[in-house]
Amino acid sequence: MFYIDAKNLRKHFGNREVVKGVDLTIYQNEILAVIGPNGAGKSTTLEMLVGLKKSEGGKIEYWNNHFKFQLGVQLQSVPFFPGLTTKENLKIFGAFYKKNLSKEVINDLLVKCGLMESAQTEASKLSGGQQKRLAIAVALIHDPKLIFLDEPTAALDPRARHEIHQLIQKLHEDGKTIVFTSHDMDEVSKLAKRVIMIDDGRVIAEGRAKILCEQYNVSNLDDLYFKLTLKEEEKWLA
Ligand SMILES: Nc1ncnc2c1ncn2[C@@H]1O[C@H](COP(=O)(O)OP(=O)(O)OP(=O)(O)O)[C@@H](O)[C@H]1O
Repeated sequence: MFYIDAKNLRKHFGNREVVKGVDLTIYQNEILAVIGPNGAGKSTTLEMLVGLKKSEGGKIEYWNNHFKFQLGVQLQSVPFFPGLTTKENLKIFGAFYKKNLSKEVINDLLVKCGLMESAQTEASKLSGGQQKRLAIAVALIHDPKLIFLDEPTAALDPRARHEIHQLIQKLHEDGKTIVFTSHDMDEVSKLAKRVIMIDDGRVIAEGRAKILCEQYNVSNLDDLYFKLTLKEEEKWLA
């Protein structure tokens, strides 16, 4: 059973095509990692899947018509309300979903995302890692079924990263489906049940990490990444 089934996604910025016919299916209850080099088109693809950008072609099918209320999205940059505290930001984002979040629900989110100590800190004064955690907390406010996390652990210290890994695993155990991007292949191996590798706007590999590694005769995802992704100069010749 799928949540999202996308065929032939395409996107140009100016005269540059950055997504070049991507097919991508997200199945219920999986943890899917979307990996690939900087600028490969991963975020643009995810933004098309969640409806923040429009694909110039192809088709996206969702599992139901109310899918937007069941999606949680953490983007790489999140516009918080800078004058408001962490807690107040959660409250106001909750109001966008027409939810008056109780003290208990807010505390639960703060604990889950490791934000208890910075609950009263103004969002503009949070560290980069704390802002990332707040972005994840905001994505979870309405208890979504399908959660998109765009580089959820980038710029986090090892303990914070470990906590986000645990959070992702816990969300998965609670029946959530998670799609995340990452440049950390150890993290991907640890968390993802399935991997989609995008390079230069195209899907170049897809499947379970272990099976992909066997197929390409490499011992780990790092080696697979180096084997399959193009170097900058090769892109210009492609
Ligand atoms: N709004 C925009 N206007 C112009 N170009 C854009 C815009 N958004 C993205 N791009 C370009 O599209 C390409 C793909 O960007 P995208 O953010 O999807 O890559 P990515 O795979 O997520 O990269 P990273 O791993 O660095 O986050 C990049 O070359 C980027 O510069």
